[in-house]
Amino acid sequence: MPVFPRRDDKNPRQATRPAPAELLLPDESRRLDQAAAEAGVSLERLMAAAGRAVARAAMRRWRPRPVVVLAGPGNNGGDGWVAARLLEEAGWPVAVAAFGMPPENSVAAEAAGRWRGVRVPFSPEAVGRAGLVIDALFGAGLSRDLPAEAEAVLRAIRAPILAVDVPSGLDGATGQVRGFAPEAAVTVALERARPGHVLLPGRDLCGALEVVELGFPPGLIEALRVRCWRNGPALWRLPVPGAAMHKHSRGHVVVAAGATMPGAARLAAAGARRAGAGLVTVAATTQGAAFLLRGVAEAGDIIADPPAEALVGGKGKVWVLGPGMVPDDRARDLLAKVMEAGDRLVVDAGGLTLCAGAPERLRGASIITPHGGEFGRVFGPLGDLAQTDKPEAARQAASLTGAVVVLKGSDTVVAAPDGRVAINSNAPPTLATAGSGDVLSGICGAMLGQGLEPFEAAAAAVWLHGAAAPTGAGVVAEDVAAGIPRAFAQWTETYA
Ligand SMILES: NC(=O)C1=CN([C@@H]2O[C@H](COP(=O)(O)OP(=O)(O)OC[C@H]3O[C@@H](n4cnc5c(N)ncnc54)[C@H](OP(=O)(O)O)[C@@H]3O)[C@@H](O)[C@H]2O)[C@@H](O)CC1
Ligand SMILES: [K+]
Repeated sequence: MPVFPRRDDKNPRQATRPAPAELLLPDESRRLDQAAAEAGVSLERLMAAAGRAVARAAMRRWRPRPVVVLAGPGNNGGDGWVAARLLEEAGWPVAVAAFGMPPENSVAAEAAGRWRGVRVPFSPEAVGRAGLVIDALFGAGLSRDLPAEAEAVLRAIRAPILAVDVPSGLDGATGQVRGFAPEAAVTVALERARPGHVLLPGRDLCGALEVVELGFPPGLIEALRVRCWRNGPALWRLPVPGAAMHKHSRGHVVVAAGATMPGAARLAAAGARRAGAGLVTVAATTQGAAFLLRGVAEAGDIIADPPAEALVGGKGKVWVLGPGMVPDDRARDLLAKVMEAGDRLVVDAGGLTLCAGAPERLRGASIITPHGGEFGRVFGPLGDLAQTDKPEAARQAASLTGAVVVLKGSDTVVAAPDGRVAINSNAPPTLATAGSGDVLSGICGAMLGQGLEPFEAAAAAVWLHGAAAPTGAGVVAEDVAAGIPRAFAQWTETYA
């Protein structure tokens, strides 16, 4: 059995272990407001807290300067009216440009009613001379594209932007832009971040993200039973070798590979070994492949000549099927046999090609690791959905196949068949290099082999992969594999 670091509440270093970073969907946010109201915490109080947090963020980051607050017709605008008043009370020159007024008797209307300062027409000229613009037009739950008039004003801004909740136009659920959204210097997220703050292109538009607590009563967030998180060490624990362990207790990863791209198999094997697999076998699926695989193997890899089928079954076995694998009949048979035997299985690259347009063939896999193109080829229409709502597409694919889906990209989404989703954000751009995905599938195999359940294995692997990648020029996939021990060390030092 793997040994996990023991949680010791008396150990002060444990204090650095973060709480799971829930990402709230607009609907959950609405339920939260309702629950708060039922618990006696009024929207007025929450809005006051939100406006105060925005004003404080401005004062912390900038010296007093002419501020224009763009206030929309809803509660996002309400936060803006509150922030305007507090900044003015602090001596800042503030003007408000309102895009429509909140409905009469609403909490936002009350906030607007307390504004006694300068008002300017909502126009591109209004923002021309601002030293800071507070964007309080629309929040994360925007229901349709940004109106053209709002777009024209946002496009005219030359000053830094402090966005309330989200840069207006950004869809908080998906990270997509509805028509247009400006690029903020700072975004103040309320109580919890949203998926759209972490998914691309949203993440790139938010600037520095500040998540501020508004004072919701304890227990309300937990009661929402949120199913989406920012990927990080709060969601899983990495296996670390204990003194009593030997190689056979750390999983046996078999990478099935063909002759055309032996380097891919080698990288998957390196990822698996560096991530702690006790034993790695690279099994050739075609005649002659073993010869080539030997040529690229590292000293610790075991090379098996065909038939790879002979390795199917057995305790602790995990297959990585795909990197460097030729998607021929033989590979198809192997996939079916592995499934039948009930071995744990990571499917990538050539393995996914075998399932193009036939996602049902993946039923029985533990983890699949498609990039956007492979995802579209396997899941057809879900590929289009992935363009606009990556978490939802991955979630549906997971439910269809019963496998954990790792939908790769700079904002890799990990989705489980039970609806859990982790959105990753630690991947440096250097990971966009040939072979980097092969290393990831190997790490996934190693995590499964060491006893993590598939969702945790996949999320931990994706994080480790990101943490292992060096930054700067000249990085190749081999460097990512070589960086895995350093990523483990970073995790152990900070979170174990
Ligand atoms: N829970 C929290 O964390 C707290 C959240 N708080 C704040 O509440 C904000 C969410 O408030 P919200 O629901 O009122 O949404 P928001 O975006 O301000 O306005 C919606 C209005 O805009 C309108 N509208 C929409 N699209 C449009 C378009 N294209 N063109 C024109 N109009 C459009 C829409 O019209 P409708 O679609 O109904 O016709 C509706 O009238 C959130 O961002 C945060 O800042 C805090 O105050 C307290 C605690
Ligand atoms: K906004």
